[in-house]
Amino acid sequence: MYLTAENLAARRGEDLIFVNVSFSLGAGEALILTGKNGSGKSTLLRVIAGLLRPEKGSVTVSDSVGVEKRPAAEASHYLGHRNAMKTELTVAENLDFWRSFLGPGKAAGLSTEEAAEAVGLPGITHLPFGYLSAGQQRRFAFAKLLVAHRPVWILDEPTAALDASADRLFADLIEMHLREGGIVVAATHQPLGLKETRELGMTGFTGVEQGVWG
Ligand SMILES: Nc1ncnc2c1ncn2[C@@H]1O[C@H](COP(=O)(O)OP(=O)(O)OP(=O)(O)O)[C@@H](O)[C@H]1O
Repeated sequence: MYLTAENLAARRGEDLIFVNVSFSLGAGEALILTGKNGSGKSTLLRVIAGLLRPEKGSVTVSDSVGVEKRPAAEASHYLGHRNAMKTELTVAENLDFWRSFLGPGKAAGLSTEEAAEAVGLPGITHLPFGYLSAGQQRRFAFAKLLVAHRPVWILDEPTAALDASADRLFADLIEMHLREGGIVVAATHQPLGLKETRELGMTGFTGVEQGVWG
């Protein structure tokens, strides 16, 4: 599996936030986006996830180099700043929704209880999502990635609102995904503690003005 971005450019409002962003990641590789607030990390992740149309360029996945390419969004999980869970539904109902929305016909993911155990919160999936603490909610938002298998994980500040043990747990789950041939693109201010990663420093639209990207 390859994730390939070619000459991506994206605009927010009037401004070009980045231009000429290209990279290629193979199975087991992780790319970490760094840069100050507003430098375009979330914008790039949303473009990769298919949630924002690029101004230019493309981002695709393929099984090997030169074979048929598909939009990256079809092979991707996206964990954004928000948890994307309905507060009035139970954790199990939320995860069932995501399993059927993201997973039909693809390789199976974990059961709801297995996923809850993997994020360190067994036995409480019958509770409404809105009853949980901020950290518990974030852990279950991460569990969405486990109930349906998708090879590309796009993570925007995945460890926001987490304690140190959850930081370690998320890093372990990400490492496991990479060992199994997955691909990760993540924006983070806190180091995720991953062993081998590549880094892309975002500069925001001043970078475009100054020709850093071009
Ligand atoms: N919906 C929008 N409309 C107009 N401008 C936007 C919109 N969303 C973001 N921007 C602008 O785009 C730029 C990049 O924002 P982005 O959220 O990608 O940055 P970031 O690097 O992820 O920041 P942070 O570290 O604060 O999460 C910022 O200048 C921001 O103000």
